[in-house]
Amino acid sequence: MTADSPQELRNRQAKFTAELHGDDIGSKTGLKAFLSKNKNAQSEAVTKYLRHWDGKTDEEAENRRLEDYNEATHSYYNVVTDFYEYGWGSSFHFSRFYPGESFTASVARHEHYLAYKADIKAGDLVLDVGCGVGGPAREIARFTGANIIGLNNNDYQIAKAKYYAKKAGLADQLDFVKGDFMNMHFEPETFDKVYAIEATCHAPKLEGVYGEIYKVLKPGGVFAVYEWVMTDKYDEKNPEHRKIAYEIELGDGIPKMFPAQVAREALSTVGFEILHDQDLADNEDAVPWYYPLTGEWRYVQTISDLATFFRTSYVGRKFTTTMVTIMEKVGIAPKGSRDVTLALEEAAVGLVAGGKAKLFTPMMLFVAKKPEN
Ligand SMILES: CC(C)=CCC[C@@H](C)[C@H]1CC[C@H]2C3=C(CC[C@]12C)[C@@]1(C)CC[C@H](O)C[C@@H]1CC3
Ligand SMILES: C[S@@+](CC[C@H](N)C(=O)[O-])C[C@H]1O[C@@H](n2cnc3c(N)ncnc32)[C@H](O)[C@@H]1O
Repeated sequence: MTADSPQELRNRQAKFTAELHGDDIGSKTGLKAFLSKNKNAQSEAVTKYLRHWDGKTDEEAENRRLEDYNEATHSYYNVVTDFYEYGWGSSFHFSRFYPGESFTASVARHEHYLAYKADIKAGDLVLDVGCGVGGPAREIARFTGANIIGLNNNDYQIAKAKYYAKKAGLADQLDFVKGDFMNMHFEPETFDKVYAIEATCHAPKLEGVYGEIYKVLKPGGVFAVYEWVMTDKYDEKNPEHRKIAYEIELGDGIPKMFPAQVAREALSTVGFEILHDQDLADNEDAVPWYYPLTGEWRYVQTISDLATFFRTSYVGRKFTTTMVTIMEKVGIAPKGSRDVTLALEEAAVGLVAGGKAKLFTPMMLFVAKKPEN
């Protein structure tokens, strides 16, 4: 079989999205969206996502996952987006929690902080790399007054992001486009600022995506990223550590989790000057970033968070898996849906274990500048 050209891949993925999700994408979320999928296409998407995660972590298995990063990630987000929206909201990232702070306030503050560190100002043209369904882009557009283009390789999420931006009255400030961040189609030196939130970890090679970001930034422009990395405590040869990293890879559709040092070196290799380098999870926060996935009620900060906390907690996840299993058995939910909830369960377990042991962080903050000359 010959490989697709980039254009063939785009066309094929767009066609598959229409087949899987139907045409009225924006207005349906959560259960409604989940139950309206084309069942055959959904089962194909689950197979495409999970085919490379066969429990193996040898070089050959890892290479297969790295080579197929685009299709595997595209398929991953085709099948998890409804679950993410149902359980988490429309910003697909973690955040720090202040005592007494609600879940939504904490998520928004995490986004504001990145915008502040990137020095995003009104009128700037900004690129959001791996923009999800546009939760952060909407918040940052409101917070700063900047114009933002969201880049994403998942057609389903792009359609949703466009729908939500219009609904929020932000269509003039926001645009969302299809593309692979490993091979961007923007003119060089287009953007004043670039940011990425928990997205570039899907890259098979960090130099690849950082190099593309460097190319499309104007000289003097700033790139700020919350990177998912394994910390310096992580030892790839330790089977318990590798198990945690593998759970994160499998459950989060990541071809390979890289150490923080690899990210740091990749930024420098492509030409960036690193202005800020800090693991925001490495602190004594009273409420840890992974708390919604722990099921520990003592961490819940406001009454308004109870519903979210139930859905994200161990009990809530078991409830979802049981419901989905029943729906799949009686034929209401597409085949493979249960496997998706089981993979997400692995993600939750791996993320909490990695977070508690400080082997993993979802908020390695790098702020990097493209030199003027
Ligand atoms: C994949 C990357 C790079 C980032 C996503 C971070 C988080 C938003 C997700 C990581 C694991 C996800 C899970 C859920 C929501 C989104 C995450 C926290 C659920 C709580 C959604 C509802 C399901 O029933 C259980 C999921 C567990 C994992
Ligand atoms: C965890 S989500 C984060 C989304 C968003 N930054 C947020 O915080 O809500 C990761 C995003 O990266 C996108 N992505 C993954 N691989 C990509 C690629 N090769 N090119 C463009 N986008 C990609 C996914 O489709 C998804 O939207």
